[in-house]
Amino acid sequence: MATTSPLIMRIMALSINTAKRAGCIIRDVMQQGDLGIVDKGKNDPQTEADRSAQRSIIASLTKQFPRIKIIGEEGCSDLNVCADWLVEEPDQDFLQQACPSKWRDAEDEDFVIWVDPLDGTAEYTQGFVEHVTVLIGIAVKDSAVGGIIHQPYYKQPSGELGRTIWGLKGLGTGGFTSKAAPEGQFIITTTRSHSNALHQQALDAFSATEILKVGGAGFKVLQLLEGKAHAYVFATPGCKKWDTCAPEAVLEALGGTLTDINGTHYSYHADVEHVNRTGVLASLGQNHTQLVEKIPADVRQAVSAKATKTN
Ligand SMILES: Nc1ncnc2c1ncn2[C@@H]1O[C@H](COP(=O)(O)O)[C@@H](O)[C@H]1OP(=O)(O)O
Ligand SMILES: [Mg+2]
Ligand SMILES: [Mg+2]
Ligand SMILES: [Mg+2]
Repeated sequence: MATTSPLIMRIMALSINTAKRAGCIIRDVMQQGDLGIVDKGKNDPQTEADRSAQRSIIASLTKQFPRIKIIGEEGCSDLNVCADWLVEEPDQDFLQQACPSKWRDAEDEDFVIWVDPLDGTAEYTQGFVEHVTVLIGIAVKDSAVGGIIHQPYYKQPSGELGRTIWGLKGLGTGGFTSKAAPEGQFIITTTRSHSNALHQQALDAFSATEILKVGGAGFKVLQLLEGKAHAYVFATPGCKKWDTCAPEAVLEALGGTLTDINGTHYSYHADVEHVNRTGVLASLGQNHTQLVEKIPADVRQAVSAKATKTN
């Protein structure tokens, strides 16, 4: 690997290829047919694909960046992986990009890498595979700065499966074509598997013209990036830092905003509580503050009060 590129560029470039490799593992497990489902909690499944994809990602990133803190959804992983799962080549196209000056001097101890090896696990087990993404988020000093969103089941025009989207604040995004959401409508994208009465009250407050219920934080942010929705609303705890770090960075690299339902950005330092207690509100091309204000204050207070520490 070219050691001349700034550290953040090398992390992003290797993360792009590790996310792709994880996508292959996710497809392989599905094809082999035994998902090895374990229930981690209510509506919280884990499969062999989550476990194996995480091992591949964390082993690959740890080998190249042994001093960087990496936090994965599936806990401590066995890093003894077969050579086939170990990704050593960075994405060369990404390395050709110029590093934004703001991140050029960031060092090992400034980074936390948040890994969601398979976002949308419930949907994966139910056959809604197009909702599945691999998320690798790169935080610098507390903030979500870079992200990779890989879709293992995206069908390219060539017929090839898989698409990898990246975003780095100050540089921009790659891997897809952004589109503005339709004018004269207000389309919300939201959960299909983790709703409750309070969340429904928040949704109702928007008087949306359409509500899309899909799985995964990564897939919902993709719907914003591709102009299929105007806002992503999730007014309940449940999402974690590995769900939002990469999507937040990609969305904000394109000029959008991802916060909690009070309009406050989450922190992504190594010791932060994993659960995003006060939900998610994300938008692109909207007045984000006005969207926050649409959610009744009593609903926002109730969500905040209900949230319990579940790290
Ligand atoms: N109550 C919850 N328990 C566990 N994970 C949750 C919960 N709510 C949300 N998530 C995580 O956030 C993602 C987005 O949520 P939703 O699809 O409901 O909007 C889910 O796919 C899941 O990530 P994962 O699939 O990686 O476990
Ligand atoms: Mg999970
Ligand atoms: Mg997730
Ligand atoms: Mg996951």
